[in-house]
Amino acid sequence: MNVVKELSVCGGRLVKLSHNSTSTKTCMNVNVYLPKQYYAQDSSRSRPIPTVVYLSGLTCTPDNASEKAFWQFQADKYGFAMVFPDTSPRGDQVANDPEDSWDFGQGAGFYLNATQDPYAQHYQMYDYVHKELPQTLDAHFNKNAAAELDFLDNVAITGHSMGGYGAICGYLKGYAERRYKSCSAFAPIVNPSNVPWGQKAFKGYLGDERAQWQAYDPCALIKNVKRVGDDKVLIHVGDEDPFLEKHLRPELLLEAAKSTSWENYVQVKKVHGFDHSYYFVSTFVPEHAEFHAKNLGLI
Ligand SMILES: N[C@@H](CCC(=O)N[C@@H](CS)C(=O)NCC(=O)O)C(=O)O
Repeated sequence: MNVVKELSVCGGRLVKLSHNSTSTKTCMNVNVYLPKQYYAQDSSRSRPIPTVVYLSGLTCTPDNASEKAFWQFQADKYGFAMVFPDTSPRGDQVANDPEDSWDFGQGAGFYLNATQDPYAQHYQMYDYVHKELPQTLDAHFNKNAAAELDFLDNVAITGHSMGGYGAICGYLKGYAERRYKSCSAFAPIVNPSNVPWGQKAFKGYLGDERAQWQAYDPCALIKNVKRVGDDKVLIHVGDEDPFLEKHLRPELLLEAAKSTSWENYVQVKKVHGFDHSYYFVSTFVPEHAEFHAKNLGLI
């Protein structure tokens, strides 16, 4: 991994990294925020610092949320690190949307492993985000015998829009092995198989056969994953979000959860007057941070 830049933010540091990914076969950018606790030389710390992974939405790079979501204040408050991955592979060699739109191709990888040409070669974002990146960050930051940052075990996941979808999908797919301790989402696409953004992506990356889509659709996954303990999924969405009715449709996840172990454990908070932007995301980041801090054992 190469450190491209390091900046002071709040009480900690934002580290901008790049590395050659074996999953996407491209150079990937990722931002990591190390909270003030990381620099405190606190010998009383009994466990490594946990991580919250934030998956961004369509058109984003790691910088959008790093600059506009204000997670850093919350990371310092509770003592977790943040990981902001990119939304797709990038570069001249990476196939893009034939329609040249912003909802597919570069900036719109949908956090899945593509099976269709010409996308399969580089669009392997599921493996990248959930498997390769945590291992790579662990190897980079935890060179010493005692790991100080936990990228592998005590980890939460969240995201916005396409990234909210990616977070719920990764949480449910990894649920049996407790891959993530906690999951939340801001304005997520919950049922990609049945909305235009998702259908375009799934068709392009996974092909026409709808049976293949089920493996990545939260509304299908939730029916086959048995919830344990107090686990809940926290979702916020604005009632003035222009994508609400056509692409997000959070009520479909509530319907899918009915009569399963998740019924009443998926909480959708529809908030009045908010749109889809980072004004909305940043307003509810503190509530999501507290939710994850509890589930990560920080409070
Ligand atoms: N036309 C908009 C639509 C895409 C959009 O709203 N993307 C959301 C995620 S789905 C976003 O986070 N945009 C970047 C930003 O607000 O910084 C754009 O190009 O940004």
